[in-house]
Amino acid sequence: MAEGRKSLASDEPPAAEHAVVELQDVGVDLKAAREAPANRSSSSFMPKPKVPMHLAFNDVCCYVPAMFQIPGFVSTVKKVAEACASRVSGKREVAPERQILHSITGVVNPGEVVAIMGPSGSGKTTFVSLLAGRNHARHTGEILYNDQHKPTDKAFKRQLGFVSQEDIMFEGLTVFETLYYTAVLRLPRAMTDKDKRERVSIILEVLGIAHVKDSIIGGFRVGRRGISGGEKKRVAIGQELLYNPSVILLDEPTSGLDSTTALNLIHTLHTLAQVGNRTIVTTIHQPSSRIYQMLDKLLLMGQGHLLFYGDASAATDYFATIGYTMPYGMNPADYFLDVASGWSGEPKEEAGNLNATDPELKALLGAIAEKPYSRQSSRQRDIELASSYASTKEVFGHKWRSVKQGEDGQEGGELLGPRYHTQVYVICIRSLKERRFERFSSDSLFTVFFMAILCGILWFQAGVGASLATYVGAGDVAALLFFLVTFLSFNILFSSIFTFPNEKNMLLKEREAGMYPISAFFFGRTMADIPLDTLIPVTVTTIIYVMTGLKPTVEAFLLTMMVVLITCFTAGSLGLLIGAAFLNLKRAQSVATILMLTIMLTGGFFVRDIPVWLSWISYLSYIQYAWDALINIHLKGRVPECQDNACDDSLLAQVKYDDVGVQFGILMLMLTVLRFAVYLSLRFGAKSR
Ligand SMILES: Nc1ncnc2c1ncn2[C@@H]1O[C@H](COP(=O)(O)OP(=O)(O)OP(=O)(O)O)[C@@H](O)[C@H]1O
Repeated sequence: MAEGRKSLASDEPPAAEHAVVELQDVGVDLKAAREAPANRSSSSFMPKPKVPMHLAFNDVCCYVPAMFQIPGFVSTVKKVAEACASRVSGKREVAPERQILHSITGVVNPGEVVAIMGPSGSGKTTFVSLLAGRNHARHTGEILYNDQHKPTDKAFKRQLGFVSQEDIMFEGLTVFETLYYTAVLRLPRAMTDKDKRERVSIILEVLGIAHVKDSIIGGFRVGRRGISGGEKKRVAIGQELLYNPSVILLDEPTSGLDSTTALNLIHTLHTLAQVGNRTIVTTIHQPSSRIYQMLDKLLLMGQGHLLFYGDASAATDYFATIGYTMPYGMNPADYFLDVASGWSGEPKEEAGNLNATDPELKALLGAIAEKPYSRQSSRQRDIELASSYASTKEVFGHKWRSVKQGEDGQEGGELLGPRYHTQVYVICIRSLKERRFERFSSDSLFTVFFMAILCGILWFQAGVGASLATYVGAGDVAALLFFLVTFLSFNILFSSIFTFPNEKNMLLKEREAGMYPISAFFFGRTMADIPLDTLIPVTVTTIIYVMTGLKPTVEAFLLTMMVVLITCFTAGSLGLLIGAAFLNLKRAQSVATILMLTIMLTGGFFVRDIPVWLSWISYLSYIQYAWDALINIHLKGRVPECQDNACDDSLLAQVKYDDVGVQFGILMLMLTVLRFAVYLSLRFGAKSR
């Protein structure tokens, strides 16, 4: 079978397409690569990882809370109360837990592709994310790379390539942009921009996605179809390959792909493992027989139990020896999934939902315990390889330390990430590009310009001097000014609340990979907001200003613009804060609606006599200050003088401050406080899953 596997792998047609030719260094001549002989015609050149990684996991068990923990304030208070009660009573209550992984043990050598297989819910994702240090559930046992590095070690974790099940990418970027920005944020600062671009081009070639490099990723949020699912998966793998990791861990890379695309993908992984001596572990749902033959090792799981771990080619024979003989002609992967699911060939109501008390699983575990897989050949190889890695362990250890601590000036310097200002700049540019579809979509542009024109028609020339001669006319202009700040600021508030919940997964993924500090993300996003939150308000205000005939002086126009912009930035910050604080779109939307209506109602236009005990809320309403400032700019000294308290009831009587500077100052203060609060929410709220 092993022979068969080899020949099949070497005969594969995609080999020519996705072949990987290793080079010792980064500086690779891409042109030469493209002009290589026919059998390497479209082959690409990848640098080889410097340090091969040997992975050993021993007796790994994992536990999760047995009961669903309702997130939110009430359950947090309940938890704190219970903790206090148990502290007072001296009895430590342990929350009930469910064990989802049971003693998983094995070794993976460089150059091997290990497939984790098992029915749905058997623990594949949990296990692979533990190997990647991305799962924070309580677990016991040991996971070690090169006998010394734990995946939970922050600095080491960043060296592990991890491709999650869901494709976490910016939908509005092109394939090239996606890879290029990752390259700039992740590759050493010592590499030139040309080298980084070249590496992206190499990866595009290696993964066979060069032809879609200028297509956008696409998706629901940007309302555009982009590249296919298989191509997305390749981009996700490409993002990890960029920094040339020795270990690549993948969670269901083939799910949703047709069998040929899946085969191509596994073939690429196989080549990457063999040629680059990389260690590759992937979960896989239902591989075809051709894919199965390409796997080096199989780790079969059933309800968190290890059912088999060893050479994939030896699994059929092993199961036959313990009484599970595969029917002739069947795909071994299908058969092993049936065995792990407790499917005996007869329809069974709960097949696939085995638990350790099921007689089928008990019988299978009993048979395995009685006659464990000896792994003669592979165990021998594992031992040999393990000892060879042990002998080089010190070298790797030294290398790693020097990289980490920068002891070795040159190497440490080479591996330092991009400078802080580069991180901020790249995050800013990436955000601008990502949001170009969202903020300037035809739908949102139509909405704001339609409203601007409608507003101009309804209040047409209402601001000219003659219209202000009466209290009614002045009241109309006051209403127009209130509408102007309310409409523009709420428009921005509502689009800003989506920012962080939408980018939460990306932020968590990139933070786990240690690509930048949270402050770089915050400043990059803030800078990106400035042009995006400026262009539409400035245009809309100009249209309304001209159509409604507001005060025709340059000073009044510029002051109006400043008030509108500060108000929009304040509203945008409030939206970002709500989004960052909740990182959950539905909850953020509910909170934003409540806050928006409260701000509007207490803004001074709708309700003039707010109950005393609630009047403090009006001081928090940024609309109030913006409206007061605009009334001061446009109406002060232009409306008839009040005589005998005749205008006590008018809107103008509500203006609190006569000095526009004070209102500006308060708005600036609110903006600064809100921005700082956004930073704190991200800093302490955007924690790992
Ligand atoms: N954080 C968690 N809290 C509660 N239960 C969890 C948690 N993580 C995993 N589980 C449970 O552990 C079991 C294994 O889940 P896991 O996602 O690892 O399975 P899987 O084999 O990857 O499934 P699939 O193939 O459907 O993705 C499931 O029963 C799941 O509900």
